[in-house]
Amino acid sequence: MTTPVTVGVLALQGDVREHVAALEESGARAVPVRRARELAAVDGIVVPGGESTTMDKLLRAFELFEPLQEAVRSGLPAYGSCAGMILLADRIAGGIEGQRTIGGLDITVRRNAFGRQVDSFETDLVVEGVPDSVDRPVHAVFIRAPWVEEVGPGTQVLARVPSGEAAGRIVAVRERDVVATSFHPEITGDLRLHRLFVQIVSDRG
Ligand SMILES: NC(=O)CC[C@H](N)C(=O)O
Repeated sequence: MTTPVTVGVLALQGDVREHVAALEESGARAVPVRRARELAAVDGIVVPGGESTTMDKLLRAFELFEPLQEAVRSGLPAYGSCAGMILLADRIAGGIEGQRTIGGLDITVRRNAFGRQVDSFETDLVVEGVPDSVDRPVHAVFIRAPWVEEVGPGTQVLARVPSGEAAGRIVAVRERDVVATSFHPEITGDLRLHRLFVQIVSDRG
């Protein structure tokens, strides 16, 4: 048997436990990351959903901002959901004054793009890289979610909202080994996106 990869979940704020559980079920060893030395020991990192402005502040307070930025720049595979997508974006629209991002994806992300909390919604998506998602779509839950307003030439669009007011909006992207989704697969029990990320991490090994 091959040794499972170790995937860290940034554990400063947000839905950490759900990601840890989904990663473990996807065959990885999942560990919470709060310190630079813990970050140094993982093969990939998940940045969970939560509140990107709070996570930005906590990253600085825990002296993790630069180490995480450096790690992702150096090629550490990363997956961000919702607030995590915001943190992995190179550019942000609708952020608060002084809000910074780790970056890693050549995209502009718009915070709270779909509207307010009450406007949170669910839809079924075809996601590139999830091979059977045409027949068995990914059920996507959006909670005060961002969307991707602009992608660079090297960024692959994995999913768009299929219909309704936000039809065509980009909600999942990949660039090299960095993946981000506007929605929260960690809370639906559908492991396919976590499996995709664990595969990306394993392939690098
Ligand atoms: N569910 C979420 O992660 C919401 C993200 C939040 N609106 C933010 O800007 O960080």
